[in-house]
Amino acid sequence: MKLSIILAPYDSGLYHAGFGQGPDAIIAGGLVDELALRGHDVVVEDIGEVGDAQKREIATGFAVCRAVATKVDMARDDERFPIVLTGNCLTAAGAVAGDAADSLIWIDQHGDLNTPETSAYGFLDGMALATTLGLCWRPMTSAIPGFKAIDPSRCMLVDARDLDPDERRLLETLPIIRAQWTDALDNIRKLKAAGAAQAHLHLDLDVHDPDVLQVNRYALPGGPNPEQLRQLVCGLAKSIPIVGITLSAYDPAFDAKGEVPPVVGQLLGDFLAAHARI
Ligand SMILES: NC(=[NH2+])NCCC[C@H](N)C(=O)O
Repeated sequence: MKLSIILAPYDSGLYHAGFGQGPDAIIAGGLVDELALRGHDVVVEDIGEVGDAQKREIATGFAVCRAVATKVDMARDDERFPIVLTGNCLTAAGAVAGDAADSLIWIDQHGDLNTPETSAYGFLDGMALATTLGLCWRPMTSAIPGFKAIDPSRCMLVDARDLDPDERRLLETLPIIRAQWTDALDNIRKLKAAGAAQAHLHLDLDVHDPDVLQVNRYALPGGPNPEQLRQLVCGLAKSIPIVGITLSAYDPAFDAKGEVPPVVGQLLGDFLAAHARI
């Protein structure tokens, strides 16, 4: 399979800091060799330094989205399956614009459903799903090439166990499909009933049970272990056409033993094998 691995190594506007070191650490952990050994033709591209270092989080966060949307669109033109390795979750808004998904599977410890009105810290990643669903930052998303907000009824939120009170309230008003990692596959039919035909898979690596795999500073217990998550994404790949994937929020500073990159290699390798079979 032809693949394009697109690196967006940012953490809230900072290039190669914090979460922004995750993509490089995953590549250094041997991802390209792992996928090449499985017979894939892999190209890797870093979007490079974009945005405005002075205005950092907002300007750069959306500049990253625009750059990623363009790279993903180019990958599709070249018939390459786009894999975006990103620090920030907000990048999913760019990836979805580039791969023209009509639906979204969002697997995450968090809801990422804050808006500028509800966010306690103004942290853009905590608004990443709300942004992708068109609930906020519309002047910014309208400048992302190809961006079309995903209808909330075509979004499945999986395992969001750490929700802020306003996120809970918002969820009550929206037709988002909620699932646990244990019943996400059963809920795919609801996504399809809402008209989902080409899904984007967003995987915030902090969905892992932190007692088994610590991925970043967030550590609310619960969530799948790597093997359970691997089985879930393989099951998803066989259940619905997936047109692109984002993997986010790995901060190597919390992974002294370097356990996350091989987990990601195996997960992606097996996901792609399952994907090729539909
Ligand atoms: N993608 C993430 N890292 N999300 C964490 C969000 C934490 C918190 N709910 C916030 O909005 O600030």
